[in-house]
Amino acid sequence: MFVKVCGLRTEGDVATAVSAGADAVGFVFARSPRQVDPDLARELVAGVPSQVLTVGVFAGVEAAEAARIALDTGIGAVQLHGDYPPEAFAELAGLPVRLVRATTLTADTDVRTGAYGEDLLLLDSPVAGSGERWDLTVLDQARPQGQWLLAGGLNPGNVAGAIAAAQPWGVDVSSGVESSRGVKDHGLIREFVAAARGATVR
Ligand SMILES: O=C(O)c1ccccc1NCC(=O)[C@H](O)[C@H](O)COP(=O)(O)O
Repeated sequence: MFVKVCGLRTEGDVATAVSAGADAVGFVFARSPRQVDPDLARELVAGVPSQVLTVGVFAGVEAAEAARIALDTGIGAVQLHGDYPPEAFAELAGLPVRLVRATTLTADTDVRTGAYGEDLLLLDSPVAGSGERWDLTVLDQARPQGQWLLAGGLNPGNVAGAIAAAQPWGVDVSSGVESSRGVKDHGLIREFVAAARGATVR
């Protein structure tokens, strides 16, 4: 089970997620209480071991701007969040970054990872980073294929059940490991990673 902990803003957040065993850590460049600027992101990314994927989260900016920031900060993956068309991903193809397509699951969603040229697909609640859950039974109609992450309202107490229900390749969390909006709780980060790792996968 691949585990991404998102919305990190301090060296302590990063050190905790890494030592807990997270596979990926996310830095939000989109407007948010979790927003980091490129200078802070560059410092935080420098403290992440190479085996842990660093992900920059972008929404509402041109793909080229996201690419510029990723290359400037040394981030390993660009997560385009929202209604980015295939052309936005095509623009980033060939750059030394992995691509994450983050979207809400609707009847029109192409649920094949790689359909837009991305490396990972992330299925999220309608309001990204809100901590709200979404109806996982929708997955009965549209079975995602490939490496995809489940996100949206996960926390240490519900992640094992969500994994059992949705059978994702990985999970992503932000609000569920916070003591208040934008402030990570290090104990909850450790609990989340352990719970996700211990979950039953078919
Ligand atoms: O986290 C944010 O504030 C955010 C803002 C704008 C676009 C994306 C954002 N987060 C993206 C993520 O990958 C979150 O981890 C994901 O939405 C899950 O969030 P949560 O439901 O809070 O666990």
